Amino acid sequence: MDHHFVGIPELTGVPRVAVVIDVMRAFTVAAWAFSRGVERIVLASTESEALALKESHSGWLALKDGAPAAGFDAVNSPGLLRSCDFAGRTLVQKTTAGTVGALAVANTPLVLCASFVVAGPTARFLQSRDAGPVTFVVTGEGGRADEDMACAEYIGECMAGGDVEAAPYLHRARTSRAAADLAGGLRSGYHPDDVDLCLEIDRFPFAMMARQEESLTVLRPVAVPDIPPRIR
Ligand SMILES: O=C(O)[C@H](CS(=O)(=O)O)OP(=O)(O)O
Ligand SMILES: [Mg+2]
Repeated sequence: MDHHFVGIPELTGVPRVAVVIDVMRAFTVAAWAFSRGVERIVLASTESEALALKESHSGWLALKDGAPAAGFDAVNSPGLLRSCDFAGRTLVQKTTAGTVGALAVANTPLVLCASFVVAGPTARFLQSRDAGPVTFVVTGEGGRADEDMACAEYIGECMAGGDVEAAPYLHRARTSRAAADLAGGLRSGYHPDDVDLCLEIDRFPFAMMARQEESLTVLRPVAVPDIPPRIR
């Protein structure tokens, strides 16, 4: 299938189907947030917008990447998030790459946000919709982040059907610059398990869809239908 792989700066027009990839760490964190009970994630374009949204909605939480900061309830780390109880909460998320990429394609009719922890379900969801060629938004390093490119290529291969070996794709992600920076303590808001948690293939059974709800871009988990064996 003739998928497109583009960085955020290369986006032009409105794709038909977009899958926004951020392995380290925004969309690994988003999946963990849903697993910890978050009902929906509102994607914010700036930290001040994230705080304003939180402050104007009772019970909402805010998360940003980088170091912990006043007003924010969490940072962009799966290792730090996994013990939180966010049952029923709305979480506003702002990060450097992932949320920026999703907002850049917010007008696309079908937008999924993905990472390795939801890769298989993401591919199956697209198969179930007979989605056709996908625009993969590779959010890291201006479109060159190998952890994001590897995940995008893996999802694309899975969409084609058959058994796809995840190991070579995960190896690329494990040896990426982002993984080295995380493991080397160069990124703030970090837990030592973050790289491993970002490489847990299909840790969660859902895909994540971003939609416009009133004036907000909202990410929610979506169930993945069973795929009939003939198109697996
Ligand atoms: O928190 C992350 O891993 C990054 C920010 S940085 O590259 O560490 O500064 O954000 P993301 O949008 O999840 O790539
Ligand atoms: Mg990233």
